[in-house]
Amino acid sequence: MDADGLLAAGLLAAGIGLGATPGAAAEQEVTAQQVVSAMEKAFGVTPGERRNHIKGTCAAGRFVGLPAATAYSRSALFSGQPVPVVARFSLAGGNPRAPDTARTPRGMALEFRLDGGALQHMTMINTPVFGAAQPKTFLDQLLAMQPDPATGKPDPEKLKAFRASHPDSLAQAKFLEEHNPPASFANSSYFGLHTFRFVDRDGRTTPVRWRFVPQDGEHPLSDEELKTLPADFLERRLIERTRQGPLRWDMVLTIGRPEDPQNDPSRTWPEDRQQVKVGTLTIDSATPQKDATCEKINYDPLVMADGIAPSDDPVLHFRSPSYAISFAKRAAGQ
Ligand code: HEM
Repeated sequence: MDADGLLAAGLLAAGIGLGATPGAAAEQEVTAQQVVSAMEKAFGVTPGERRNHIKGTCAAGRFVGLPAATAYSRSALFSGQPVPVVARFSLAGGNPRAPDTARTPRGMALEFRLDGGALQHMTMINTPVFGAAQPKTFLDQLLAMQPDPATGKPDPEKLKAFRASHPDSLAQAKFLEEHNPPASFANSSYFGLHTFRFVDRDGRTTPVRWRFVPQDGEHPLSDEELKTLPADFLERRLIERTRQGPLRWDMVLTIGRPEDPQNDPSRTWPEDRQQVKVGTLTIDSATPQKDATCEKINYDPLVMADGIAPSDDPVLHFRSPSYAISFAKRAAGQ
């Protein structure tokens, strides 16, 4: 791909979120309203639908935790009993006609329904790093993506300037450029990206990051498939796969050390950190989102049950009001 292509791919990654480079720019106030408005200008508005990750498929299943998790968290998620899960798989961005071959992130959002009515959310994407350390970078990316009135397309010069001035956007853009998108939602890992705090029975906390690793294995689209596949195939493939039998992902924790960045999802942790398998997600069925249970869920990542707490990551905290605005608009049919 040429330089402009790389930039465009990176821009599309803005379907997901971002912040600003550390330093003076990071101090600038950014509101969730500004970011949702910028999404609407970049992608258009489809009344009643999500402003981001608009294309999606509902799914249902269960999660069973392993005893290894209880050393870190007292969450009922890890009781060892099956916990019902309402899932949604998605394509980043707010354009309902975006092709499933796009070099953008794929999402997996999980709502765990714990005994007694408590909820735990995990709203993840399939890149191991996020495209922003601060909300300002996310906003600036969306602004750089606005279609130029003269051409109806984003201005490559603006995109270039965005990349040059926001180094925290580069690692995710590089990942999306170097890895073809998955052949199926079933053939991808999904990453929580932010640092969370696991809280044990004695109130001790451990910084962790989590990811879900597919038992079906990771399989990217070939270069040939990228050119020839139709715009819509992810939903059909997921539904067909669940009809053949249950689909599973292992939930794997990375245990952080005090020196690891805990408030910056644009930076990975060193590869030698301890990894612990803490449970298995099983998906039994999938269905188009229209009128299905996941359609009306706001997968706000700050919905957490006792035993799991947020870090101070500014991007994580910025997500909550942004999702609320998008949710309120679509719930009102706007
Ligand atoms: C500044 C950062 C971010 C902003 C402003 C943002 C904004 C949004 C908005 C407005 C929605 C639509 C919500 C709705 O209508 O229900 C959304 C959906 C989504 N976002 Fe983010 N996001 C950010 C970061 C992230 C990150 C870091 C991840 C992954 C770790 C992520 C994953 C997702 C997923 C998977 C969905 C679809 C959820 C569903 O299926 O309903 N986002 N985002």
